[in-house]
Amino acid sequence: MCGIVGLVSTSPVNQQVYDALALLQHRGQDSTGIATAEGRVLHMAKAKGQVREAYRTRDMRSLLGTMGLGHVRYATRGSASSEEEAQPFYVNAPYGIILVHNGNLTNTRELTRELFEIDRRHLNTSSDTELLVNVLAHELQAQVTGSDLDPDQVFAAISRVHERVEGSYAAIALIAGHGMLAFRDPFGIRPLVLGRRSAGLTGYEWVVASESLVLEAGGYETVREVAPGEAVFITVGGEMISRQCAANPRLVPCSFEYVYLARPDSIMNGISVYEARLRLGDRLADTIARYTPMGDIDVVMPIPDSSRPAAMQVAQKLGIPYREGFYKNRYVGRTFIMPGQETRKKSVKQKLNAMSSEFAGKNILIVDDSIVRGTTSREIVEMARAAGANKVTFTSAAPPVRYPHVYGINMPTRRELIAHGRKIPEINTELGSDHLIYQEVEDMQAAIIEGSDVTELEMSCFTGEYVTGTVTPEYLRWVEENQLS
Ligand SMILES: O=P(O)(O)OC[C@H]1O[C@H](OP(=O)(O)OP(=O)(O)O)[C@H](O)[C@@H]1O
Ligand SMILES: NC(=O)CC[C@H](N)C(=O)O
Ligand SMILES: [Mg+2]
Repeated sequence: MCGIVGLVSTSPVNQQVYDALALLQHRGQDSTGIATAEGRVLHMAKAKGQVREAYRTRDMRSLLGTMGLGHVRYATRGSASSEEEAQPFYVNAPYGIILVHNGNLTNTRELTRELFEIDRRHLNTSSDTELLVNVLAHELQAQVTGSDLDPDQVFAAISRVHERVEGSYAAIALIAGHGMLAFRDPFGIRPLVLGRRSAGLTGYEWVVASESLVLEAGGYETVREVAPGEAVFITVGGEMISRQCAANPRLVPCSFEYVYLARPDSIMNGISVYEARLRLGDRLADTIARYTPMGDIDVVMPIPDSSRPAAMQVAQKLGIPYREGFYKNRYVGRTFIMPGQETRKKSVKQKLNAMSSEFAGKNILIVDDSIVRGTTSREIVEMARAAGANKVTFTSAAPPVRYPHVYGINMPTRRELIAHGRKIPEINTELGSDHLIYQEVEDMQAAIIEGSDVTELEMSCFTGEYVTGTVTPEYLRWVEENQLS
């Protein structure tokens, strides 16, 4: 996952894009980039690291214009440390297009071949986003006839993008001198929400972003989600035109957004992330009650930050005291989205510390939102024991992650996943806990979609069922052999 934002405004957008990216930081910490359009001129600044350290005053001063976009990257293809692969990606024809992307393409081998052999396009990195912007540019070039750009031509190009590209993509592009284009893959796997605020007599200022909290913070009203397969084109003058461009759109949003990725104060596809996490806690409590004699547990504890709402609900429903026994160092970022296992492992220790007073002689029920590689949970069990815990029951508000995630979350190899090919008692032994309880898949799905219009969720990392056709066993093997560097 990455965080993306795009703005069409009536005043300079540089600071607004920066502020939005700071709010989306939890979606990617590898690198960041901002681009703006000042008439036909495009400006761009990108750098490694987090938003607050990446930009200098001179970068911000150079980002002129009233239309802009931004990106925070959590790499899933190519290299996490490459500055060339930081987004946005730029192509100079037609018009000058600059694009940001959240997601992961699954037919990159075919696209690379086609772009090189048929479309005669140069690719300079191994980023899938570079493929996406080149397919878009090629298809737009095939539509345009003069210097004017008709929205019909843009929508026809997006229809072709949907035909050629497989995988997940929520994307925003600036087309120099013309407008901003936002589009989402035909399954709407990754999120994208549209908002606006009044610009007085001149109409509206527009925003598209990965998460609704960006809209709220900027004083925008939510118009709606960009629909799966839909493209939204906003002209430089602030006119919004949209069209469904996919043959068979079907909303299947990523379940992992609700489990871990998104901020709890966002509303995604009409579902409050916070409330979904509370419901995950409710259902988990029912499962725990089925397996554990309640007299056995003294306290319920979250692993900060993401599991807090679920843990609170588990405690309340089971009628057991809720305690925060792990103190979190607020200056360490999210561990799971850091690149490299060594860094992740070291960061868990730097991030969390167990307070002995909360553990000594007690039977602890620990709640995490998910167990993926087991990096966090292994360390946590060890810390709890070292702090004097008597019995450690470990619980996860998500089911076992047994299969690779190929739609924008970096968990591409089976052998990395602690639950792959292991039964729950074996995972329990691996973690060193006394007892291990997971959410059931059906309960996770029901907890997330309850009360919403969403009927399906992308849950491949829990079920091994992939919505896009290209994810074959051969593809998964190839991904394992060609991991992110
Ligand atoms: O099994 P693992 O591979 O360790 O991954 C799962 C853990 O990683 C995430 O925490 P993270 O520290 O990234 O972020 P958080 O502060 O939002 O919980 C998640 O909340 C789990 O705690
Ligand atoms: N997590 C993402 O959305 C990553 C976007 C893109 N695949 C990249 O690696 O840069
Ligand atoms: Mg966590």
